[in-house]
Amino acid sequence: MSLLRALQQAGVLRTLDDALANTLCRLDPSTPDDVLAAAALASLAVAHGHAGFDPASPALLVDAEIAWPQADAWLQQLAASRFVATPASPVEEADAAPLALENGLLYLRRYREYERRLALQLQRIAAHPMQGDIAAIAPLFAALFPEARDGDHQARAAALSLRRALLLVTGGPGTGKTTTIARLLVLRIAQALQAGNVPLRIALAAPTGRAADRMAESLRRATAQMAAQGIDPQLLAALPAQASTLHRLLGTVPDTPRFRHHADNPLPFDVVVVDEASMVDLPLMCKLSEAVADGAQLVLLGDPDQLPSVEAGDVLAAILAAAGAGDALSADDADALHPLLGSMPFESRPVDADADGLRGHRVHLQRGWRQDEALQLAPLAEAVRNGDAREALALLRSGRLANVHFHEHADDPLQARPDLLGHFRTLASHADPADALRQANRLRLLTALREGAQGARGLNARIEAALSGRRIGSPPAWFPGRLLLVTENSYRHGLFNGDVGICLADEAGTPLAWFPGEGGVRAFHPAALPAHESAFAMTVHKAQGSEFDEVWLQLPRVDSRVLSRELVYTGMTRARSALHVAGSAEVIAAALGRHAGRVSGLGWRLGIKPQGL
Ligand SMILES: Nc1ncnc2c1ncn2[C@@H]1O[C@H](COP(=O)(O)OP(=O)(O)OP(=O)(O)O)[C@@H](O)[C@H]1O
Repeated sequence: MSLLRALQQAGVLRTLDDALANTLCRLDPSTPDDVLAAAALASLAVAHGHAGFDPASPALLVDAEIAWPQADAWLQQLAASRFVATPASPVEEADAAPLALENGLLYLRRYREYERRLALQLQRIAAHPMQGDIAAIAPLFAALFPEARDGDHQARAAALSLRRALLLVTGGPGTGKTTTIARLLVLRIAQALQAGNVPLRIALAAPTGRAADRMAESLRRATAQMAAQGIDPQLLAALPAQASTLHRLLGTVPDTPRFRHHADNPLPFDVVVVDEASMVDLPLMCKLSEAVADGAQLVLLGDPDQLPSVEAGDVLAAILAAAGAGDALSADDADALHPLLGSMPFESRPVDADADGLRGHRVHLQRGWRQDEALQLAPLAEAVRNGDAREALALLRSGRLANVHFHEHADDPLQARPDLLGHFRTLASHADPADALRQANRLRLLTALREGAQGARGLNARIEAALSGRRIGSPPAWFPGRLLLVTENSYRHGLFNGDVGICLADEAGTPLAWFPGEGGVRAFHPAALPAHESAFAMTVHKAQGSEFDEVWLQLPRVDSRVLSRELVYTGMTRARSALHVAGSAEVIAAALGRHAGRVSGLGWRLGIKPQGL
């Protein structure tokens, strides 16, 4: 049986993947079947979050018994096809063919181009030398970071921001990423003031509205702390008070995937800080980096252990792979930052120049600062991150982590936790939609999967039926208290995939859907909303960038290849004050044994220094 036929029979291809193979076959009926199948797989790969398809490891993409071609022969066939461009160098634009083969990966041409452009843009930003008198701000630095000379990684990140136009600040929840950014920005503001420059223009952004709100909230808290510490109010006043979504920052153009800001109309900011960078996919990161003005600074914040973006990319992981563990400091930087950090206060490995990838651009924060909190998550999160199922299960079963609860055999959260329905029911009783949305964030049901008995879709259907009194399967109604999750980007509405709103009647009794907006809530007629579904239960993927006081993390009864340690880690770390984990030991162990890695050529590209930069 032909490979394409086998894939079709196994039911792994989507209509779109099939259509690509069919089109190529129609254009040239002599195209070998293995090339057609690879084209369909390159298309499928993007849908699974990979940048391209790796013919040497097809099982990464397809979980079915398939007789795969021998990799070398397959690659040769692909290279010989008129539909496959083989770019001569990583910086050159690929010829106009639907596919591109490079470094062993088969890409849809468009995704290869996103990768190529992104790598060049990051290198462009990184190559810009930072100016400014470092010694002059040493007193302010010492006030902001009293432990700078004792190996404080936050201090190091802030110091490095005075030297590196591309800066990566990584760390788990509560390691002080936002606190560090607030202080780092104060330093940069002070430096600009001392140099007599015009005030620094700073943009804060995150991939979702919720993440942007959280970022602004944390920044305001950090600003208040600095005010209490006696930091100059003039400097604090120059800090931004708001953060926006990346889409809003770049300026959506209604009904198109294009943005108002791009290379020819760059963002009018000197510093662009992006939180939750692990959620940013390849096309968006490419467009963002192209829009960063020449000489501007780009700071990416993220937790490298979280799930990669839902859409194609795993961009942060690739950038971090090129940056190394975050403990390297170039000799030049160590020298220049000596007035602030003292002499090599870390177990630093010096980097020569930045000949090797992005080493020297990253600082990884390790120390957790949320000690006084009710939820004792850190040891469990660490065991999950390390894939140590035995330790994770021992901790879960021991019951000794404050506010961590294990429901080992519960596979129906609505039965195991009857007050879940009660919580959802009360949402309808709020007169103020903002209150209702706040209340909704107190408790959320998170699932690993979308489908199946423990999946978000089925659980939502049951919750909708229980709350609305309608039968399961009847068309959804916008009953008061229904939580809505937007599932597509609508530039026209200013609503984006992952935004959560609530249905409540207005004063005249008209049912409306309310979503958070800058400085208040925004109302939409429910029938005019972009694609959406209920949000009582949400997949962990969709909950990225959000936090809830209490999380019920429901794992499926049987293992699935979608489960990974990153998924469990991301789900658990959405909880602020209480976490409930429901699932069997077998499923947890299987999940922790798996990585949610993605196929990408970005790390390879970033490791290569292009000519002329
Ligand atoms: N150096 C520090 N000294 C004292 N408290 C700190 C320090 N750094 C952070 N904190 C406190 O730790 C908490 C978490 O900090 P912050 O919000 O900056 O972390 P984060 O890494 O941005 O978290 P998230 O994962 O939620 O984005 C805050 O209450 C903050 O005030």
